[in-house]
Amino acid sequence: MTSLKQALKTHFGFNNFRSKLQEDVIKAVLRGDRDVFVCMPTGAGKSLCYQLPAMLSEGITLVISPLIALIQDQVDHMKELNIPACSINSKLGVGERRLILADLGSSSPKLKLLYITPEMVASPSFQPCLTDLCSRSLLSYLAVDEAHCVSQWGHDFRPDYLKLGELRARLPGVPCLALTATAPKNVQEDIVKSLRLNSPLSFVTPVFRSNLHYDVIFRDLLPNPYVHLHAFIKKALAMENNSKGQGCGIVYCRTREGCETVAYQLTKLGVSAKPYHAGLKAGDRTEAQNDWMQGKVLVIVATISFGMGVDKANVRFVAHWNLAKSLASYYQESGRAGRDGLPSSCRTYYSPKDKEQINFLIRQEVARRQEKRGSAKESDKSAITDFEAMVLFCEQESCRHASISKFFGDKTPNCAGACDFCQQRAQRSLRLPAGPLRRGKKGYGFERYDEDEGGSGEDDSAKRKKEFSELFKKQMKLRKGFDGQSGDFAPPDPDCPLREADSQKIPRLTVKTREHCLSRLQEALQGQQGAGGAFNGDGLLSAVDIEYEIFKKSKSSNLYKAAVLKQILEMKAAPSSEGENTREDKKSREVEMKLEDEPSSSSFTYPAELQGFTSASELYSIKRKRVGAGLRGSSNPYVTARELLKTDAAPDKQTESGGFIGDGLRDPTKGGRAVSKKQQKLAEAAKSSRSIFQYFQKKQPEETKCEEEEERDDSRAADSQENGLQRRSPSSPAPSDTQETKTEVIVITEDEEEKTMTVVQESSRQDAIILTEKTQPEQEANPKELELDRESPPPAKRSRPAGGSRRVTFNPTVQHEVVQPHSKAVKPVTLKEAAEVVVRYLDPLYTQGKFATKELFKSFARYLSHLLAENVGKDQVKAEAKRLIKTYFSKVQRCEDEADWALLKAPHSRKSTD
Ligand SMILES: Nc1ncnc2c1ncn2[C@@H]1O[C@H](COP(=O)(O)OP(=O)(O)OP(=O)(O)O)[C@@H](O)[C@H]1O
Ligand SMILES: [Zn+2]
Repeated sequence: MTSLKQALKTHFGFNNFRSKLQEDVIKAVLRGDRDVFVCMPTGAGKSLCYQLPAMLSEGITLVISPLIALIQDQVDHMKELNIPACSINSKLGVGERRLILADLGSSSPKLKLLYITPEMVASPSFQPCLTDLCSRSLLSYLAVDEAHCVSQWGHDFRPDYLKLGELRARLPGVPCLALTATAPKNVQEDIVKSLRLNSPLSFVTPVFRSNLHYDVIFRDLLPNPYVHLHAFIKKALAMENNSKGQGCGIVYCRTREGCETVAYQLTKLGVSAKPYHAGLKAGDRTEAQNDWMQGKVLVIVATISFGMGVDKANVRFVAHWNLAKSLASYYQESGRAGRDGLPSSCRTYYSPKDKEQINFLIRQEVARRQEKRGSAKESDKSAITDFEAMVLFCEQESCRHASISKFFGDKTPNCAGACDFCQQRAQRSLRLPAGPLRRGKKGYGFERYDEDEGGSGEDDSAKRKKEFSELFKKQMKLRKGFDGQSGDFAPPDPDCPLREADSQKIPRLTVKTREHCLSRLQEALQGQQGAGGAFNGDGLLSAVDIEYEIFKKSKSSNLYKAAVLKQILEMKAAPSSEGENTREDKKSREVEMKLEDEPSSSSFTYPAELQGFTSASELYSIKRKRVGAGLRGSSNPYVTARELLKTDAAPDKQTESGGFIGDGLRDPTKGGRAVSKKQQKLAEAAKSSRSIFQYFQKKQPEETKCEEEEERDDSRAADSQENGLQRRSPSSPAPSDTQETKTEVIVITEDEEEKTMTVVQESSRQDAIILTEKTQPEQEANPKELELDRESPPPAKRSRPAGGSRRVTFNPTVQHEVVQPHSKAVKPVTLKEAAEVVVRYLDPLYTQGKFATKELFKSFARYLSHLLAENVGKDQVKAEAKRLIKTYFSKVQRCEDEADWALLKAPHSRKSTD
């Protein structure tokens, strides 16, 4: 055994290096004559690249790491190995700090590894120590972990990392090692430049990990997304047939509420799951993490604040319930699966709604940054392009691994069926049962792929066939039942209502999927008819026609699904007859017309750029396209249901400017003439002088930041009471009583000119949309998020009154409640209305100090608003709010704890007080 291997064994207990590359890096670091840059996939064993050299060198290795939590994990791990390591950070006690400084000041310090955040290393208090160590030549290496944080092109830029360049300059004789898992070419260059690395030796491995199976599921098309997720988890953890299963998993959600709901639903379905997010008390979070680490809980449902530095080998799956904000972050997050090299699954539940929301938030953040800076920067665009790459990853019909590799500048890897696309392709060509996950050749999945360009999934060697393991065959069979994406073509039943039901024109589109889409279309149609909509005749027949039209026009399964989804959205947004329109309904259409400043077509369609199916590459040119004289824009590949059906609805009227305004969009008073956006905004502002949204609208811009960032900087978390309960898009008007909400979206066009658009969107759960907690905006990225957090998919009926059955989650300690739908006799109160009342009453109490914390005030208000919206009618809401608040504060001096909320009894139900 070489002495290096000996040391590896002695200090770390490993018999071998994890890879040749790991060994090479360590040797290069040990030589000490060059700076070293390492870009290796997550879990490839980068830490050892500085830990082992640290142990073998004189002096101390200074390790820069972005988060205290991350540092803590590493230090604990080192201590377990009896390696002298510690950290100086703001959370350190005075005594501990003194001990560390004493050791560092001694003639021969015992410490080998000193972990520190970039903030601390730049802080004045640390400078004397640093200067002292330098002057005595006691620093052996400078290691910069998560080095991509230094790049403004990167997905996780931290300004404090920029200061590391200066630090590097102060330590000329100390070799620097920069490590990252996620750095496309431009980020790599930026790292080298910013850290002032001196012609470093670069060790860059391809990002491809053959043991990870990637797939994407269109969440909106699922009959029950939670059941689908549950089935996926059972499969991934090999828990079918009631077996105990193995391993564990992570579900990433964008919002805290999302975490709560998904965890709750999974637990209800029989898989133990716990939420993890910054809204939980530190103790609860630690407990959740520990339970998960120890296998007491199988699934952790977390915001992105979870996972950095979590080194758990047997993570069998990572599911993204919401879209990640960039492909780089997605790679990193999903890369937490399969660190032991065993087959693991990475799934994204894609929803165009997510795309729309995140896109909006990213652009908002970019605009905010530019405003703050007073100028635009090239790197601003990277957030947008990285997100585009994420969207493309989901939408494009191509190898998922290839998408990732391309993004990071690698060659196309040999996926060999380790993604849904290649798997299905392989199945078709090989006529093999699905099930491609394979173990990496050397067991870890980090090996170099075959240097076979373009060889994604076409490897037909007999050996490869064998690698289609039994386990996954079984799993895929199970999956067939859910997403209908795999398996050989199953012929239609004799009574199948589909036209050309047995056609296999669209690859991988199953009869089952088509039937499901048909039923969704049918529901949407029925909803319209129920609301006196423009669709006559037999719903099934019409739906069959619509489905068939889409089927005929679609070239791929994804496009087919996308077109169906779009059709459904359109049908839900399409105007119902005048008689059915409420005042607000009409008003919102007027608003839409006015804001569009352009004639609309006969029924509402999203501007293509706000659709879920705009290809990412189109995003840069998202100027509104003019709709031609009476025809739908040629840019729109889809037709509306009305066009498809050629109903006898009254012909649309042409506007002065040549476009068409449909019935529902026609402004009866102004003949459809558009007013300016500005006027509209002014009118809105005047209308809502004491609107609850004033509480929501401040401090909007930081929405796309990650939770950790917030945790590092407490001052920012202490936002004012005003931005407490929820934030909406800056100008998004309050939802009306009808089922349409409008989202105004600022779109930055190529020439950086901002355009405002209004999207009218069906939202039968608008009540669930309103009260999203916005204290830490980056997770609660968009209030509409809560739409996802419903018990079951919404019925596609327009006529359903707002405020129907739903479950609202706040905190795991608070009882979930399923409330019956409102009785029809009573005019329901929307959540927004309830919240307005509640905040008005609670405001003075908050000022009087009746709430221990602002958080409590906000969650109390949220809770009470939901309670009211669920239980009382419009005419009772004020009285009930007053009564409940009064009763509560007669029992409680001051709101100190959410547990006290039990005292908030459900309000008098509408029926009983009628
Ligand atoms: N030579 C080795 N043999 C066996 N296990 C190893 C070896 N080197 C590292 N490991 C283990 O591999 C796991 C991943 O290592 P590490 O945390 O350093 O990965 P990483 O590349 O830093 O990942 P990330 O990018 O997520 O931080 C750890 O559990 C580590 O102990
Ligand atoms: Zn593939």
